[in-house]
Amino acid sequence: MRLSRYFLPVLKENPSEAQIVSHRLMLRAGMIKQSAAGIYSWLPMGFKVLRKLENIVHEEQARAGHIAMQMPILQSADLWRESGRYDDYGEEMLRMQDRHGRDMLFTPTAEELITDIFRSHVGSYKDLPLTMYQIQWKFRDEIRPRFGVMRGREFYMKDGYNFDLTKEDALHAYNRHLVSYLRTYERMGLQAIPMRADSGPIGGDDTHEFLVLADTGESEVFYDSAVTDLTFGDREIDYDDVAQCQAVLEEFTSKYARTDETHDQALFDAVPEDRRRTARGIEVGQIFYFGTKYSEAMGATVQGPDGKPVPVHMGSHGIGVSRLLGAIIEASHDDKGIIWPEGVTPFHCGIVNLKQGDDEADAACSALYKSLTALGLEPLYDDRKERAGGKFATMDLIGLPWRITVGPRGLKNGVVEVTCRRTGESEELPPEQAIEKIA
Ligand SMILES: Nc1ncnc2c1ncn2[C@@H]1O[C@H](COS(=O)(=O)NC(=O)[C@@H](N)CS)[C@@H](O)[C@H]1O
Repeated sequence: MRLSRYFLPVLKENPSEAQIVSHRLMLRAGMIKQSAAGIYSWLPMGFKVLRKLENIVHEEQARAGHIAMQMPILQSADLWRESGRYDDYGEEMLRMQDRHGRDMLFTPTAEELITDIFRSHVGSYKDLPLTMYQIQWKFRDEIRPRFGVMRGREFYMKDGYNFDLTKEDALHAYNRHLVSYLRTYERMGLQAIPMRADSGPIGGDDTHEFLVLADTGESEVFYDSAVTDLTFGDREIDYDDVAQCQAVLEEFTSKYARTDETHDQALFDAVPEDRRRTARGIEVGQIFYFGTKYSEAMGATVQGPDGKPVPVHMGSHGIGVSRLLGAIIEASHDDKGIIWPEGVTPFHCGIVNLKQGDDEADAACSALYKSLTALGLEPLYDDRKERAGGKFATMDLIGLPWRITVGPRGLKNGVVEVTCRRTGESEELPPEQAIEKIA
């Protein structure tokens, strides 16, 4: 992409309304623009990152054997009356009436709707196990939306729902989600620690939240520092193997790690003192097992092996896709701006032309742009007639992992300058080697 033809409204100043660094940087880097409290327009570069995150979520859900689909953002109140949550859900639910006076709502989550779809079409235990998920906009009328996309009112969530014949099968689905979440977050350059949590309005008695440790996190957490040594990495796993997935659950949740809602000081005291930590965390996902709470309320049964109707065992599992942009920036930035992990960066490399209009420099930049594009390494070419300092500051702010600087002097020596955003180290290399270095 050429910057002269893009839409990247970077801000020079720190917006006063931003209290945390990710909110400040997303506004300054021209990624989002608030349209109302807790509601944002996703400008081109923010939208590009959002789609990269969404693609990673889709890939890891597919790997786990979960099926993508999509439900509407507006729902009828009828299903929520059936489950009894229409009144329980309280002020966070945005309610409205259509022109015929029918009660509607802007979906905050979708257990009822997916259960209705299931009960309309699935009648036999032979059709189980079944996990379907969507990535869809949600609305929760937060009383105090804040911290940009971190706590919005309209936000993008992956919500998945499993349907199983027995509790054991549903707990295996729970473990499949835990594994897929560990992989998902690591691919985004994040360490998200599974912690025992409270089930809140979703319900159920088994639930873990996934938290990214960050001083600006809203959750207070207590954990054994040994959990921060755990990584899933690129180990192979058979998602259908119950024992393998159970082993991952035990490996990642046997050490003490809890949010303040479920914290148990007596258990925490059993952790060796030098390993006890309290911190703050950003909740980037949550998985739930809630048994037959919705299937009994809504008559979602299947014919069991003995021919008798059985209410299915369910769970729901969410990832805060839009919140993740904030969490990644909180975990990866410096005083000059964002530092995108390579797996989620909007563009792989910036090209800075020190003398736009100089034939040799322009030609070298265009050749670099072509070669990088041919390799699938999306470059953002700053071809504006701007001072070098301004171009460097923009590249540092928007946080691309690599920058290639092209100028007449370097070209006389047959070299360009390659700079790594994370380390700040620069090296002069011939253009071909520069491309090899960043590929
Ligand atoms: N106001 C919000 N703004 C941004 N992200 C949010 C907000 N509320 C929740 N999330 C994200 O959405 C994830 C899932 O939300 S949840 O309430 O925990 N779970 C559910 O709604 C389940 N129905 C999952 S299918 C959270 O872990 C969090 O990362």
